Amino acid sequence: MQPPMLLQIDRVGYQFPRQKNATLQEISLSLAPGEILGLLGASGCGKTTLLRLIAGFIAPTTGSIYLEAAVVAGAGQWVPPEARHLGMVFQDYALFPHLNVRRNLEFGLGKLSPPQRQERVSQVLELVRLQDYGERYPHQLSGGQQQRVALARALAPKPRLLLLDEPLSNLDSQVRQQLRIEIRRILKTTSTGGIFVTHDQEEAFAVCDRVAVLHQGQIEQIGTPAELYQNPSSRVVAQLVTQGNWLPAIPQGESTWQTDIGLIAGLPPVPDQSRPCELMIPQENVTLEPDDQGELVIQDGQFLGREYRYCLSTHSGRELHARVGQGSILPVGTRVRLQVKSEGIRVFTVQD
Ligand SMILES: Nc1ncnc2c1ncn2[C@@H]1O[C@H](COP(=O)(O)OP(=O)(O)OP(=O)(O)O)[C@@H](O)[C@H]1O
Repeated sequence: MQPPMLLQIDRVGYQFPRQKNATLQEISLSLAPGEILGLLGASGCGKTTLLRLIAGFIAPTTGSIYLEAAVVAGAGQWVPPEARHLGMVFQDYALFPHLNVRRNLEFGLGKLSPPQRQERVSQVLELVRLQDYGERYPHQLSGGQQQRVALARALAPKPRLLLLDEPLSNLDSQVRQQLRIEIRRILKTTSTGGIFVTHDQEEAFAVCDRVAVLHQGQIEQIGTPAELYQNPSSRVVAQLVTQGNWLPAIPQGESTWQTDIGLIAGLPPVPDQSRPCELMIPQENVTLEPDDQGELVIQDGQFLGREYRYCLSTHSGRELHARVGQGSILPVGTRVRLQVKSEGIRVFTVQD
């Protein structure tokens, strides 16, 4: 028999008291045991509210929430947060400043005997690679180390599901990149399910098995990172996950479009051509050839490690970005000719 879903959310809605509109509407999703789900969306779309509903800090206005097939909220039932066996990690670490690392970790382990507690603390310290830091106090640790302690503390009581609310937002970019890999490794090695809230698409894709894109309190699309990237179902999703170039386009027959950068052929036809359309062109679809007769000029270039990102400006003054993997670096001011690969370009009507 299949194990039950770790988490099931069934048509959940939430309305803050005295607010005119619901903050969340008709949210349905499920999480398999050990799965990591991202909640991705712009500020104010309802990510934290959804996490707080799962944690049990607030109760849904409509719909139900199940953990391992048992209802914890809705349908006349209510299980308080402390009885849900979930762990939480916040943006601001929330460690006790007057307790050293070991004592911070012991905090949620009151049910264990002192030797068991010590053993569990050593295990989680090893898990987050802080074996040698047990005696330090939070102020003696870097931000990244403090967040590792917060992670260890949340994992120490062996929760079935870990809720992470923008856990990397306070860290600088290099530490963020390291820690997001660590978070995934730790959740996977302990077979702990995770819900990871972020507004950073790259972070969501790096950490999560599937990602739910939230927009104005509803799920726009839910899928694996590859599904979202290759097949965004709406303009909102495409804008959030693809970092593509958006160009107004006029149809020229079935599958060819006139744009600021010339004709682009070989695209899927759009059912309703009477509405204004835009093409979403992934940055990696644009390649540049230096050409003295070229009509576009490189305005700026950023070296991103394995690739180079060029910024150009079209005739009508729109910015266009091209990510180029290899080859010689083109200086700012170089005239170029563009080549655009049609595969992966999507057509959206402007109202989508
Ligand atoms: N206590 C509250 N009372 C009334 N409205 C609230 C309250 N808390 C949040 N909201 C509103 O609910 C909406 C969703 O907020 P929420 O914090 O869930 O968004 P979020 O996606 O997590 O945003 P962010 O990325 O900025 O943290 C917002 O419009 C917010 O203003």
